[in-house]
Amino acid sequence: MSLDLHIKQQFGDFALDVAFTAGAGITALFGRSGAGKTTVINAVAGLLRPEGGHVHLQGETLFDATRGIFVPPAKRQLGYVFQDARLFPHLSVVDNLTFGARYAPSGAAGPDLADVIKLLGLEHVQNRAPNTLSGGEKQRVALGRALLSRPRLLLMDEPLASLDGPRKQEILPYLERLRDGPLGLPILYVSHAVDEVARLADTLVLVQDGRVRADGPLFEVMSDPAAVPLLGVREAGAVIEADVLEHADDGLSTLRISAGQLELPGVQAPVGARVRLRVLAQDVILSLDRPDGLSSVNILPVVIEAVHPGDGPGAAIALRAGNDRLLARVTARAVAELRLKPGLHCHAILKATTVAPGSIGR
Ligand SMILES: Nc1ncnc2c1ncn2[C@@H]1O[C@H](COP(=O)(O)OP(=O)(O)OP(=O)(O)O)[C@@H](O)[C@H]1O
Repeated sequence: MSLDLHIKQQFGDFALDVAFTAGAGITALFGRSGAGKTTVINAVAGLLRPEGGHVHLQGETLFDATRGIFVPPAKRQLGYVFQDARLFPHLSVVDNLTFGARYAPSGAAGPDLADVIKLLGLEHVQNRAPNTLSGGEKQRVALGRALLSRPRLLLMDEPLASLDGPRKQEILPYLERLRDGPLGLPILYVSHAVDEVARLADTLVLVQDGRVRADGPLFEVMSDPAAVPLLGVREAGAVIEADVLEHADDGLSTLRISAGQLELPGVQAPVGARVRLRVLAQDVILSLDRPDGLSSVNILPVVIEAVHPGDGPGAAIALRAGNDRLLARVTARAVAELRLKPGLHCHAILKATTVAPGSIGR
């Protein structure tokens, strides 16, 4: 594991006690406002010296409360991208980017200026001043500046939170490219947006009231019924991978998942692409028999793995669909009437509109 941390900090009534490990890829730290995410990322960056715990990166101790070790931020070799781009207003895009390179340790491997400009699609803005850039372009420059400092770990604190929907959609593919590209840079990504996390993260750490409530591979955590209250009942839902097979003239695309095929509208990815789909739990309907005469064409054979009653009238049902896991939210009354229990074979009906285009990524 490249990052191993335990952060303890008391702020008045708020007690933070967070521990987790993060490997390659994007580790998302998700939680509602005030959960303690920024405090954790600031402790990793060295912007905060916590009262207790440790931060180990690639075997090096950056912080250890008991041993009195605290490596200052500038010596940690980390990249940091904030919610606002914080570019130098008097420098051009290229000069902002090369500023990052000043902090690159000699001999450290990583992308050069041309690589970063290409990776982030900054060719057409490289000689412009920051105040002429869109919010999305500014964030791409901030990301490029951080990459050119050749960090061992990239810290991103709500990097898309100040952007509107279209700007967000514009920048997400660059983050995916960074995740899937050859750099292999571990990224600690703070967010309170489930759609962003579902699309980007490899590993998910759910934080609530200063504690880790669930963590693990994204596909597992997102399909865990116990995570429903942490993600919010309207936002909870499994993330699965699918291959794009065909785009038909009527606008529907056929995708293959391990349990069968789905027909979905608005799939932008080309035929042959592997994409992530987010299937909201509240949009999955369960039927004991395979239904006929339904307007939905997306019906999958599933097996119930767990029934998780909620505090209210709803229950979360963990389902096995081929090699994937899905999550359904039904009423507690339906659980009783249909006698839903682990091991029961039934059918999951996914409305064709279940998977919004913005939820499809790769
Ligand atoms: N320097 C500080 N002094 C006192 N309290 C603080 C300090 N920094 C953070 N806190 C408190 O600690 C708690 C966690 O804050 P933190 O910023 O880490 O949460 P967050 O999950 O990042 O929230 P947000 O998404 O709103 O940024 C909050 O109650 C906050 O008021």
